[in-house]
Amino acid sequence: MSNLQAHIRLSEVDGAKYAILPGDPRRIDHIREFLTDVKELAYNRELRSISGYYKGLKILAVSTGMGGASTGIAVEELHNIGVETMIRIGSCGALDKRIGLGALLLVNGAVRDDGASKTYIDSIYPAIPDTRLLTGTILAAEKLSIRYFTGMARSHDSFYTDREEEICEYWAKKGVLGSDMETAALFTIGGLRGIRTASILNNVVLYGNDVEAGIGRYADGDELMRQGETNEILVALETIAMESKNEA
Ligand SMILES: O=P(O)(O)O[C@H]1O[C@H](CO)[C@@H](O)[C@H]1O
Ligand SMILES: O=c1cc[nH]c(=O)[nH]1
Repeated sequence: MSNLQAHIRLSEVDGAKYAILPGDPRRIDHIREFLTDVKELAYNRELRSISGYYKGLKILAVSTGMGGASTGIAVEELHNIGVETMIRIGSCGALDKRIGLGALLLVNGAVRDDGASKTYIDSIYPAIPDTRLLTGTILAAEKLSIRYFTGMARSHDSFYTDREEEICEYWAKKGVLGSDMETAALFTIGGLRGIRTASILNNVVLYGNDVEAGIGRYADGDELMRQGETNEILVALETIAMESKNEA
């Protein structure tokens, strides 16, 4: 019996166990440059998928769309078809002045300021990555000589309320390094379902700068942000390659 999934429109993809998860479906075109034998698999709503090989290892790339709700659906359905390891490669806005444009944040925990993760379980449950996979991202970044920060992210649902500046300042003061919308749901669902997760974020907004302007520049192809995107893809792929060797 086929276990074709309702939203991602995939069933077991030849035993692929590893997936990298951008938010934006367009980022799939960038990821495919680093894979061989690429196959376009499905494109339903914001959920676009390809498979390909990196260093001989089969990998899926599946876009999650924006926010915890959409990400939760993608993560659950990928888990249903046997994917055990998922690395988000997203963009974020910095909450710390040290973090430049295109710099990477390897997330070691997320503030659960989203709705989806709270629907699963009370917010005292921690949103944390798999320890070994996070360590893998650090080792991969070092191996590739890519500069990175490790620290917390805050995942949110709102963009245009009247309180965004105040909220960002609050979390910046608590030591959170960046804002995104999906990491908390990924980590929470991963923890509950036994999926190994990590999140790598490419900074597209300097702390204190206009968020919409930064995101607009990213969409227009800003060079530093594009380099950050290349770097996060390479770190994710290399992490998976190293991880599969450890498992062998
Ligand atoms: O670039 P992606 O991965 O979509 O991530 C970030 O960008 C979107 C907002 O611009 C949100 O999805 C946020 O988490
Ligand atoms: O504040 C921000 C900036 C970029 N991306 C986000 O999700 N949030």
